[in-house]
Amino acid sequence: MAVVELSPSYRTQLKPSQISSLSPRILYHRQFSVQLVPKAARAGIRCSVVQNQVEAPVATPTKQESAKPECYGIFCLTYDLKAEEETKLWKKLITVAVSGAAGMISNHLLFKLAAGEVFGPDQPIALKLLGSERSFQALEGVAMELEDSLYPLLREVSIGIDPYDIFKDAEWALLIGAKPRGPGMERSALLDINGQIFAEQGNALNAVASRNCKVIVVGNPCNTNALICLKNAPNIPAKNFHALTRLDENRAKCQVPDFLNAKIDGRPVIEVIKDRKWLEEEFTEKVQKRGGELIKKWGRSSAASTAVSIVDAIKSLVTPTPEGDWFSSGVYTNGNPYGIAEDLVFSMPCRSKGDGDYELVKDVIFDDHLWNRIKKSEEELLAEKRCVAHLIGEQSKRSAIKEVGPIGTEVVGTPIHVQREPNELGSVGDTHI
Ligand SMILES: NC(=O)c1ccc[n+]([C@@H]2O[C@H](COP(=O)([O-])OP(=O)(O)OC[C@H]3O[C@@H](n4cnc5c(N)ncnc54)[C@H](O)[C@@H]3O)[C@@H](O)[C@H]2O)c1
Ligand SMILES: O=C(O)C[C@H](O)C(=O)O
Repeated sequence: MAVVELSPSYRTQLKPSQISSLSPRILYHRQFSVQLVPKAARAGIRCSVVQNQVEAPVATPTKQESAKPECYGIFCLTYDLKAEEETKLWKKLITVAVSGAAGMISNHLLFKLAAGEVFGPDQPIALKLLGSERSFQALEGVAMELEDSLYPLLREVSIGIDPYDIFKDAEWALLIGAKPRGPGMERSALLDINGQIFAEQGNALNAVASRNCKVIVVGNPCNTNALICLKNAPNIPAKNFHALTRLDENRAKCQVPDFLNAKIDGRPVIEVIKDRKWLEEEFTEKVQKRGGELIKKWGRSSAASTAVSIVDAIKSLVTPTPEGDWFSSGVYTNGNPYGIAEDLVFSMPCRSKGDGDYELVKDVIFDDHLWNRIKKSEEELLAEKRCVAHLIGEQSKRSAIKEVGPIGTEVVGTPIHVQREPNELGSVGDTHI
């Protein structure tokens, strides 16, 4: 016999159709001969499940229950999986917050997260989904689809529109929720619209997320949004913030990898592909313009391949990087070996031991051509930074000027208010930089 406990508030919403909808999930666990025992702390309503039937619940509400934020639908049922050898080997539950959870990218990503494709087949996961007021119904739809997918590793789902609720204790925060650009727009044009979101969410992470939360900013322009976010979250190490630049690495690899450093059959690419003009001009431009080209075709920005690149970006941090390899991530430039301006979020070659942290790879080679392009990106990001001075300056808790000493002890920098020049941005324009 399997025993599950339902929370009181779930019971009050319980309709016959919902009761029957419990069966598949319960059955699923039974298939694995898992003894379903109520999660100890959630003493609420107890019901017995015999041969696929749910008996009438009996309420035993507790104080503790009423203090807990409610999770979504069937995810109110949480089980201790005691009997199954396989599940005994599962790791401790991790909490992953995703903003923009009702959007296009999330629609691909969430199902990969829940399936164990990102954190592994032994990693149970709690998903906390942040939407906007406008997208709340759609968010409920997403949660329903997650229910219907019967992912065994997906232990909890909560939905909401308040980042202070949703980011609570998050160990990973995937910040996707932001406006995408439309045809003909530059990413930097989104800064006015999206920048504020990342200041608010940085504040919320600072207040309630795990102190070692890893944050991946996807919403564009992702580098500067990540900078805004980290400046507003001084209680979380700046090193934990990433801007998703992995999509461009993947796009480059699907054309040809970094042609100065990569090898084909053990030989440097430039020895194999002699057409230097193609490498320098067409290849780079192809990667650079790929996002815009896709928007023209689809009428919306890339979603599935972005979700894949988020998966890759996380996996690169939670699995050891193979010998001699590296991955790209937009990280905080604090003592970088390449002479890029400090206090930016800039894409860097990184390696990880698989512990969620990374170190910079110091010996990647550049030629003049690449160096000039890197410098252009740096100029663009410096210009973007000036435009968001009001979001990272006086009001921010992490100083733009002094980034030394223990976290939380920095001196707050003098605010700089710079008017945005109409043509200041967009010289290189299109790549995640
Ligand atoms: N870095 C990259 O490689 C990359 C690639 C593709 C897209 N993007 C960017 O990702 C962002 C999202 O793209 P999408 O295609 O999923 O867009 P989308 O419009 O489909 O979804 C965005 C969702 O975010 C929600 N949202 C808006 N403001 C929010 C807030 N403050 N809190 C929580 N949710 C909020 C919206 O309601 C919407 O549901 C865009 O800014 C896009 O430019 C980045
Ligand atoms: O190009 C965009 O605006 C979306 C995304 O950054 C992409 O590169 O596809």
